[in-house]
Amino acid sequence: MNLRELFEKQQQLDSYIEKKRGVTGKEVFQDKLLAFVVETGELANEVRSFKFWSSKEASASPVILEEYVDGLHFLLSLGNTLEFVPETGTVEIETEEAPEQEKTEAFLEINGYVALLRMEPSLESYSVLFQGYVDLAGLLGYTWEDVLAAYEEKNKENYSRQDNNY
Ligand SMILES: O=c1ccn([C@H]2C[C@H](O)[C@@H](COP(=O)(O)OP(=O)(O)OP(=O)(O)O)O2)c(=O)[nH]1
Repeated sequence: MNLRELFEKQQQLDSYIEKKRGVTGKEVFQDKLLAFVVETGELANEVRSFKFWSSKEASASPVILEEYVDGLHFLLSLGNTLEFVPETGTVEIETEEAPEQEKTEAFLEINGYVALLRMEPSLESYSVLFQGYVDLAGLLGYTWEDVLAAYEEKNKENYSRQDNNY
């Protein structure tokens, strides 16, 4: 699946949810921005890179990846509302698990990009945030193929959750 197909797959899910919930993408832009912040926080909580006070290890890899793709759903969704069209169809990331401190810095950087996007919802701000989040996958030790596989699985589950009146 290339990037355009990924944005398209998200659009299909969002349209399904919007129809069912009687909302438009523009109306829920702020909600999705906060949802992305919350998911990124949940992700950081599973990664535990900032928990200098604790000896408890990071959560299992599939748990972390599921949190990552929850955030990705909202991020793609925000991009579609802004009518973002990726320049290239491919994603290239360097997959090498980073030291804890670097992971923490990446989370903080993403937080900063979110604040910029909120102040100025431009395609440029979005593009910087999107790239930051893509790079985070590599720092966490995932390949883009890992991300796509987990995304597809959660995307399917999101349809059944809506159908089950979740
Ligand atoms: O317009 C939307 C709304 C939601 N989602 C997806 C994103 C994410 O994959 C999931 C919501 O996250 P999660 O499964 O963590 O939902 P929750 O309501 O926070 O779950 P829980 O109450 O179980 O923590 O729904 C979309 O793709 N588009």
